[in-house]
Amino acid sequence: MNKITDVVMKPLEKSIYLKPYTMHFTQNGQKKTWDLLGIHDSVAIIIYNKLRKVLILVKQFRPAVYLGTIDPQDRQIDHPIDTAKYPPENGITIELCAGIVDKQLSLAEIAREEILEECGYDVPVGSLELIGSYRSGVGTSASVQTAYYCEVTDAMKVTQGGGTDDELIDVVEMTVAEVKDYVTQRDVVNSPPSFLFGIYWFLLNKSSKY
Ligand SMILES: Nc1nc(=O)c2ncn([C@@H]3O[C@H](COP(=O)(O)OP(=O)(O)O[C@H]4O[C@H](CO)[C@@H](O)[C@H](O)[C@H]4O)[C@@H](O)[C@H]3O)c2[nH]1
Ligand SMILES: [Mg+2]
Repeated sequence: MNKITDVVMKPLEKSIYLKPYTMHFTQNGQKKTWDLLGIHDSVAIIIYNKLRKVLILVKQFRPAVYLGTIDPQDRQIDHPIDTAKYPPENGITIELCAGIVDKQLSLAEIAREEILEECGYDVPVGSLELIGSYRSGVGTSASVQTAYYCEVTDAMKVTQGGGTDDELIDVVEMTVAEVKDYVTQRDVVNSPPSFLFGIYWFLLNKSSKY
């Protein structure tokens, strides 16, 4: 997919993607603090190719997932990460097509763009079915994700997908049986809860119809 080398952790200096804060508040008269991150809201799309009966998913290297595979004592600042001990492939996830809300467009328009950029399908915005919105994290980050469902056909496939600019995304197709096996495996599922939510939503609401 892509070869990851020369990994080293540095302190966060300035970011347009995350804003770290400490919230100070008083709860029942007791002063408290909570450390947290402000992050962008996002959209995620369950894409189903109804012609070939496959879910259209994305695979990519996620630095945060990779960090999670590394023992805390081996994550020290400025100490190179031993990629022989910690294979970077363990940071590769399978996810729903998704993207951050960083443009002045409707959520459905942003979802339409992500489907095109990441998966290569050009879909009419009206074909997106709104599923709902939920908190994407509650402990350390504050953002809302809105999920959509979208059916596609091969006629809508206009590019290979793969993301924009520096993104390196592989499009993967899974049958309903394959995705069922994947989400029920005993090993850690290398996917976020939003993916599990979307797949179970699909299995509950859509898969019996095909
Ligand atoms: N975070 C970050 N740090 C950088 O240094 C950094 N440097 C560049 N970028 C750019 O940010 C964009 C992020 O890509 P997307 O818009 O496709 O959003 P996703 O990463 O897919 O995230 C969504 O989907 C996930 C799965 O459901 C959810 O967990 C997230 O909450 C949800 O937002 C890309 O253009 C990437 O090049 C960074 N992004
Ligand atoms: Mg994305």
